[in-house]
Amino acid sequence: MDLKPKMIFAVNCGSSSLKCAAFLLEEGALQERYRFVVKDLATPEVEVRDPRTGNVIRIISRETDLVEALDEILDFLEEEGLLSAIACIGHRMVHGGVHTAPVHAGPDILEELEQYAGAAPLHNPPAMACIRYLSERLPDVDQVICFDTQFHHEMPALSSRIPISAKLTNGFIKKYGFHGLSCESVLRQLKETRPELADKKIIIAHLGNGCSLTSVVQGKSTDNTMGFTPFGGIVMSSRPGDLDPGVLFYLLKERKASVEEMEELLQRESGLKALHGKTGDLSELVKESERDAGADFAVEYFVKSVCAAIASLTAGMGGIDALIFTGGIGENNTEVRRRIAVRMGWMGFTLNEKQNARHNDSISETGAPVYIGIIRTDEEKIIAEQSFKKNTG
Ligand SMILES: Nc1ncnc2c1ncn2[C@@H]1O[C@H](COP(=O)(O)OP(=O)(O)O)[C@@H](O)[C@H]1O
Ligand SMILES: CC(=O)OP(=O)(O)O
Ligand SMILES: [Mg+2]
Repeated sequence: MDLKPKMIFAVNCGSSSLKCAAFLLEEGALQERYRFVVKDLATPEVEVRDPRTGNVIRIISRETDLVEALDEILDFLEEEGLLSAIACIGHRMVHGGVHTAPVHAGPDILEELEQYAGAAPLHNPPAMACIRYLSERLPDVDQVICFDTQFHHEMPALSSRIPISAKLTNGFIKKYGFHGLSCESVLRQLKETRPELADKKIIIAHLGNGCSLTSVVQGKSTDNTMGFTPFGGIVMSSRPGDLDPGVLFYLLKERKASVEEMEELLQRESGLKALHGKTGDLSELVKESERDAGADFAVEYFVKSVCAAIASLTAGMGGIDALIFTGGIGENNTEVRRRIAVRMGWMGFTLNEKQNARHNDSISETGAPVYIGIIRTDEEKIIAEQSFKKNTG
C-alpha cells in the first residue's frame, strides 16, 4: 500500500491576482492544506493562508514576476516536505477556444492554445508561462488545463451567435462566456445550501477585477455578459466592457492609433480607471465616494452597468428567482451590493441591510420575490477536482 501523501496543486491566474491551492488526497477526498494568494500582481508578496482558519500564516516576499512568485510557492512546499507529493497540477486557462473539457498540457496542446493568447491577453499568456515554468521545474508531473469557457459551451445560439458576416467569423468568432469555473463552484455550493434554488432561474454576478454575469437555468449556462473575449460585457476595473465597434475604427483610422496602443489603452487604462482618472479599484472608489464626486460617479456607473445586465439576462430567461454575488467585490463589498439591490427594487429585489453588512449567505428579506445571496467562489477547488479526474481517468 502506498502511504506517501498525494497532492493536487491548483493554479489560478486572474487579471489582477494569482491564487494557488494545495490539496491533499485523504481517503479519496481533496482536503485543502495551503492557499497562496498574490492579491495584486503589482505588489511583491505572496500570502500563505491556512484554509481552515483563513489566517495568513506567512508572507513570502518576491520579485515582481508571476513565475518567480510561483517559484517561491514551490520552495515553500519543498520546505514543508510536500513538493514530491504533487501528483498532478491543474491550471485555469481563461480562453479555451474549441475545447470543451480539460486537457493534458502536452507540447501539441500548448502550441495549439497559442492561437487563443490574443483573445485573452491578460489571462492566457501568464497561465501558459506558469505551465511552461512548471514543466521545467517538475518535468515528471502531469499538468492539466481547465477552461473558464467550458461551463458555457452549450449556451443556446440565441446567446452565443455574434451577428457578423460568416466570412469573418469562420465559426470561431462567437460568444464563449467566462468565469465558468467560478460558476461551477457557486452552483455546487448552492446545491448544498439551498437545494430548492439549484434548478431555478439564477444570475451569478462574478464581480472581481474582471466582472461578468451569467444566467443559469436548471444548472446550465444560458448566457454570460462577456463575449468572444473577456474584454466584453459590463464595465470593469480597467476594461471598458462592450464597446461600439465604431470607436475602434475611429481610433485606427482617424487617430492613427496602432493596434498595440489600442490594446494597452483598452486593457489597462479604460473602464473605471478611465472614468475616475486615477484608480479603477472599486473598493477604493467606494471608500472615496463620500468625498470624491468622481469616485462616486464611477461607482454609480458600475452599479448601473451591473443592473442593466441583470435586467437583460432576466429578460433572456423570462424571469429570475435568485441573484448570487461572488468574486472579490461581490463577496466583500457591502456598499456595491447595496446599491445594486436598491436600484433593482423595481424588479422585486429587497435587501436585508443588516445581513448584507454582515456578508451573510442570504441577504434578501424573507419572502422577497427574488432571493439574493453571497457565495464565496472556490475556483481552485474546481480546478483541483477536474484535474484529479483527468489525471486518474
Ligand atoms: N477582502 C476583501 N475586501 C474588500 N475587497 C476585496 C477583498 N478581496 C478582494 N477585494 C476586491 O476584489 C478585487 C479582486 O477580485 P478577485 O476576484 O479576487 O480578482 P481577480 O479578478 O484577479 O480574480 C480587488 O480589486 C478588490 O477591490
Ligand atoms: C475572465 C476574467 O476576467 O477573470 P478574472 O476576473 O479572474 O480576471
Ligand atoms: Mg478571478
